[in-house]
Amino acid sequence: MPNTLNGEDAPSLGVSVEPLDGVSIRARVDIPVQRADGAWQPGQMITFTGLGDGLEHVAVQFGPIAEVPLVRLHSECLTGDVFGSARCDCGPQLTESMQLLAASGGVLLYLRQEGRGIGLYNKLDAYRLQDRGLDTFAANRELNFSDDLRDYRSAAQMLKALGATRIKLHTNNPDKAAQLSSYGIDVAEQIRTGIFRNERNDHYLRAKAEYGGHSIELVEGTA
Ligand SMILES: Nc1nc2c(ncn2[C@@H]2O[C@H](COP(=O)(O)OP(=O)(O)OP(=O)(O)O)[C@@H](O)[C@H]2O)c(=O)[nH]1
Ligand SMILES: [Zn+2]
Repeated sequence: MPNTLNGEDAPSLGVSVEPLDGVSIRARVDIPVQRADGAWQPGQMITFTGLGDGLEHVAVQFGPIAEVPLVRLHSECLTGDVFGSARCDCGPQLTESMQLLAASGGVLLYLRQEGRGIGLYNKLDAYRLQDRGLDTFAANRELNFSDDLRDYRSAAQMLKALGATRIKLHTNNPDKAAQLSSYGIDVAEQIRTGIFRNERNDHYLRAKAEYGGHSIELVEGTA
């Protein structure tokens, strides 16, 4: 049976998929990506129809969907991902996972959850509070937000639409694995990301480890 959920003229990279929770693939678009060794790797950017939160989340898929594919859920961070801000570790984490996925196959979900869900302007307000001494979570609370607003239901819907229901998850954040499991994704393995520490993000990484429950070992002198 032809895979009618793919974009009309795009080749299928994965298993045939059925719409799940009313979510289906809207289009697949080729995006060649350069690997660390300089070689070009074909990837596909995938859009979806029917995501529960109505946001424009995208997947980037490298190679066919394996039985237990490697998956990274990356929450949008304009400052770190695009402008290379050293206030967080998002930029190097994104580069690391793209390189890993381009080399070994798998899926990156780029989730439009800027500022852990509070949005860009609010995140920048939180940065101003942090510059006055509050940590990343206390600054959120000062702005009347909870520590982390992110919900990964859409991520689970995207994975199901891609046929990836049993995965290896690239993260240090236990909440991502727990939420995906609660939404019916079997997280067979959790693979830690690198620790990308610099003199500007030390406070941020410490807060993530201490209050955010992230499995980050901050060994002295690794900055
Ligand atoms: N509210 C807020 N959000 C931030 C801040 N710094 C980075 N972020 C956002 O945090 C998100 C990244 O989340 P993190 O908690 O750093 O990491 P994670 O994605 O939960 O965990 P990993 O999978 O291990 O990377 C992105 O959406 C960033 O925009 C901050 O100071 N305040
Ligand atoms: Zn960031």
